Amino acid sequence: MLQFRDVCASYEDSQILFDLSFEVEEGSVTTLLGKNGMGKTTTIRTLFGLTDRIGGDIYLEGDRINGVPTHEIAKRGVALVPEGRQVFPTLTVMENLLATARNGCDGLEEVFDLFPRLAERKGSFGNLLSGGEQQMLAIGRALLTQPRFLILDEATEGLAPAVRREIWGALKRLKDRNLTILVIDKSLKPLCKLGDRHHVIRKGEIAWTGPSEVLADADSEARRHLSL
Ligand SMILES: Nc1ncnc2c1ncn2[C@@H]1O[C@H](COP(=O)(O)OP(=O)(O)OP(=O)(O)O)[C@@H](O)[C@H]1O
Repeated sequence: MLQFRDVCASYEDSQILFDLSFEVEEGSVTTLLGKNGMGKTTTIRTLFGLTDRIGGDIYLEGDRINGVPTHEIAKRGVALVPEGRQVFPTLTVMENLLATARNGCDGLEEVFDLFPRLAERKGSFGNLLSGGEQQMLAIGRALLTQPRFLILDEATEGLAPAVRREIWGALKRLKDRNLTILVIDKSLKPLCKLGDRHHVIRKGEIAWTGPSEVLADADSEARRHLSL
């Protein structure tokens, strides 16, 4: 689905990604891990053309997408649930959902089935929702674009354990429907259960790549890079 090959990226004079290479296989759940400030969000921004790529290539379903504008990447079926949720505060849940929907109400029942709480609160304004409800709404909005590839940046950060479990459960159901998913998160336990392949970023480079069985081992090299 996605391939980064030796990608370098910078914010003005400051280079953040250094020859970063990794892949996301179609139908898999892949994770990007790493301590704060290591370049995970920058990697996603570079995919969407929001940070300057100064070297290397990015491929989406085999097509090189260097320089392809953000809206075109979205049109090709890549949906992002950004860090910080970014729901519209003065729109209702329903209006928030329909604001990004690709085909009107198509997929709405699926979103409500995944997150029944959103159906209960469909008339509530974005700014009156709890953090967990906002996160569900952000995921719901992304799903209504009918993506083939869903990317979540810190989707469970700051949420209560029960809400986190609900979000992990929803992602598992989406995985079972064969959606390709890339997750940035710090919750190793659920990631080991859900993820197929994991990449640890350290100072803008891939420091470790491996499967869940190895990441789950507290003595693994991956854990040393994460200092957990
Ligand atoms: N707009 C920007 N201008 C300049 N430097 C930036 C900008 N955004 C991020 N950086 C720097 O780029 C580096 C990587 O940041 P990035 O947000 O990609 O890290 P991250 O791994 O996603 O971390 P976090 O878990 O804290 O979100 C950091 O050193 C950060 O200070």
